[in-house]
Amino acid sequence: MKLRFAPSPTGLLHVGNARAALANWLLARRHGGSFILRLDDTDLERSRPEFAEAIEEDLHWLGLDWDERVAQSDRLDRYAAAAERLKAAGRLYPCFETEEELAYKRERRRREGKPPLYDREALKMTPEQIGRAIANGKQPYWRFRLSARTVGWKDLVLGDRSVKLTAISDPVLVRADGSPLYTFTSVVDDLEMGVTHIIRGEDHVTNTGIQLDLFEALGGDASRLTFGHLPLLTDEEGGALSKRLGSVSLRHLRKDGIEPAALTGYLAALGTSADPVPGLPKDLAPGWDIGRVSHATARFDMRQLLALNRRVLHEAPFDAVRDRLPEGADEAWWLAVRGNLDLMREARPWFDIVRGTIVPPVQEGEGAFLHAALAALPPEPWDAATWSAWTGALKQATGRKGKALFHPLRLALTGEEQGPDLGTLLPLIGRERAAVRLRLSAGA
Ligand SMILES: Nc1ncnc2c1ncn2[C@@H]1O[C@H](COP(=O)(O)OP(=O)(O)OP(=O)(O)O)[C@@H](O)[C@H]1O
Repeated sequence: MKLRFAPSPTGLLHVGNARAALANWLLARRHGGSFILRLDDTDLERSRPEFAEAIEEDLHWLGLDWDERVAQSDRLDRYAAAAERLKAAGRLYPCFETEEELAYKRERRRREGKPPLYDREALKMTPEQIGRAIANGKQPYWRFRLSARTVGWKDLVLGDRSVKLTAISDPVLVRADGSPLYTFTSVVDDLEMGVTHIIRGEDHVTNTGIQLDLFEALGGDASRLTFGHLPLLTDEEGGALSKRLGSVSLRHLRKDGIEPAALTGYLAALGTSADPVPGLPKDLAPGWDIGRVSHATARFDMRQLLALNRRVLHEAPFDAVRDRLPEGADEAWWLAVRGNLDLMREARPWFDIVRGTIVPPVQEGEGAFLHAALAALPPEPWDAATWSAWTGALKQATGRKGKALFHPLRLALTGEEQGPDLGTLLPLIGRERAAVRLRLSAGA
């Protein structure tokens, strides 16, 4: 079993691309197959090495690895050789019509009530006419002559699917400058590399019909291929995603503090009836079943992703996050604050609250209470019981309870309205800091 993810390095990966990459990887790893990263970089104008680099980095961040990395720009000789084979078999034919001529023909067909298909006029050219056109300085581009049939396959996601090839224009496989197009390069690679399963977005369904025909024209056994087309993921407003438009990119999510296990857990459950649970790809692979992905378009839901992100942080052991914590952070601090974080970047302020210096707000009207609290602060050493002992004594002494008792203390000690359990936090803050803050917040 061999799978591949084949992005074009024309922008930053978005969540839709990530879903396709993850699905291929999960299927490969679940069945002990191999996974190829193939950079579809034959569009020289739009492909950029820095995007290729960013794609690899983002995939690694997601927790995906690959057994082989291929750049199509390194394989141009293979495509040229395959094109020659198709020409010899009469399946690739030269065309000379300009864009304007084609547009004019399409328009005429439309007016005649016919579908705007390419009329295969170029197929009628004699070798002499072709020779003359070339001698006159025209460079041909090359179309693939599709078979007159309907091709079908059993799609892992969409079920029985078919494409009527007679309803499609013969696709251009090679441009006039000799550069091969995606439809073509993709098939040559899948054939030569022995790819067995192709999991990609639903935007490729028509391509699949064409490519099955092409696969066979190149001598491949199309029955060896299994396809799965994932419904396209849209943005929160239901709009299409595109690398070129910079839609919800992995880079941005990462910068905003989304954890990879939240994103992969979210994407793996998307479109299935399963509740999403956080998980890195390696942990998700054993239970992932592409047959459970529904046919319906899926919408990216940031709130659901954030909820998973919280779960990842709340459950993260110290060792898993220690390199990303502020210098000097220890396990006791992490265990005290992790349950309060939505995003990792919120950890820093809690480090300053526990280990650094903060200036809490002055609480008008609470001066006497905070002074009483200061006076009642027990001597160190402090432990998990200190908070309840201290607030119990304060309750007795002042008659306060509930919010009136706890809120001014929290605000004085942390400068925040809400936060982690103070029973855990207080011994970490320590008596010296606590005393300074109570005094400052009392306004004296
Ligand atoms: N919105 C989407 N939802 C799910 N899969 C998608 C989506 N968009 C693209 N893909 C899949 O991602 C893979 C990489 O495709 P590709 O590099 O063409 O991405 P793209 O976002 O469509 O690119 P571009 O915007 O540059 O045309 C393909 O398998 C494609 O089907």
